[in-house]
Amino acid sequence: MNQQKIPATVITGFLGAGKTTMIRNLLTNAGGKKIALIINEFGDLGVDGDVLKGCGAENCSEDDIIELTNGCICCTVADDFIPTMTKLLEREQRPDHIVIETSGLALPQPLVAAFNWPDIRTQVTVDGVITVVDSAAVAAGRFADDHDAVDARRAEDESLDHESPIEELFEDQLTCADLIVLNKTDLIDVAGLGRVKSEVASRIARKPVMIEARNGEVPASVLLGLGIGAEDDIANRKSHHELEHEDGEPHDHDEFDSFVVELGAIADTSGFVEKLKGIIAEHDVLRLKGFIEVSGKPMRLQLQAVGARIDQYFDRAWAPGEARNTRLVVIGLHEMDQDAVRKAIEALV
Ligand SMILES: Nc1nc2c(ncn2[C@@H]2O[C@H](COP(=O)(O)OP(=O)(O)OP(=O)(O)O)[C@@H](O)[C@H]2O)c(=O)[nH]1
Repeated sequence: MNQQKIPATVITGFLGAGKTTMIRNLLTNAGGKKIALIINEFGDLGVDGDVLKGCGAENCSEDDIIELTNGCICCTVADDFIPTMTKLLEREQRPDHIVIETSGLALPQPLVAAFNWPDIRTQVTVDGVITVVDSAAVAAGRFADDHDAVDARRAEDESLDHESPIEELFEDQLTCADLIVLNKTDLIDVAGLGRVKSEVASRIARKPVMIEARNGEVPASVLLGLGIGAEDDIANRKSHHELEHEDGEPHDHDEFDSFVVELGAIADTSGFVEKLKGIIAEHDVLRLKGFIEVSGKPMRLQLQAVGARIDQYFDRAWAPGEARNTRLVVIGLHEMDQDAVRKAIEALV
């Protein structure tokens, strides 16, 4: 019976780790496997969906890419994820494999637990949870918090019942993994990679396989077909939240915020990007991504910032009739001064 279940792979990892990049690669080397993709993003701008639909893989058409946009997948399991899966399973042509990209802020645990819902459990199994890690960010200490500062914040505000949200989320995503992909190894040296491996291993009790990757290039045969059945193993992968609130108090994402900035066309993109770097550093922006309308260019410029690193490339021509503008989603901790960031970005144009 189990063999007839459709395998589903959950791909998680912190903001900007390289999940979408890895899935893009996967779609191009998955052979004849028909893949359905469920993607979820934090923030009101479907950048990942746009990027993945643009890759034109034959085994995964636009219809097979489903975006869940009503919030973070771990908090909307019942309202969003379950009905989506049910509909997907009712399709006449069922996929051979389902791939789910969680938002960079999602806890994978509630999602894996959802595979035990009666209607889902009989038809689908979690082939494996894959956690993508930004090795360069780990090497730079972005997930290792200043514990004194965290303790000081907790002393000021007793309602802070746990450690820093970033560090905790990073550990929760690792705790749930069956396979850890240490991505972005091009940005660090061998010694740095050694330190990243020990740092990651020190954060988890389970010992999933770790592999290295650049630009998310991992063969489909490594990512798909792990055959774990992770829904039967949720007791061994509990998140900090589950351990602290066994009474079922709902988890939320109050610690993080996102907003969209809309601008007109930009003439000097290199000047814009340089100044954006300054704003990101000054306000500790965690992630910024979107599309830029460059004055006089028929192509759209995709912009991807992860911490201080910014990538940009023309990804496609603006479609006829498509509204051309610059739209960027900004994600940071709740205490980020949204108004100041918005005004600073708007002042660049
Ligand atoms: N140098 C380098 N850049 C990478 C690598 N993998 C991904 N990137 C870049 O990192 C940025 C973020 O990659 P995404 O694939 O969008 O990351 P993500 O995890 O899907 O991001 P969110 O969905 O926002 O959480 C993009 O600019 C990628 O081109 C890598 O191995 N090396």
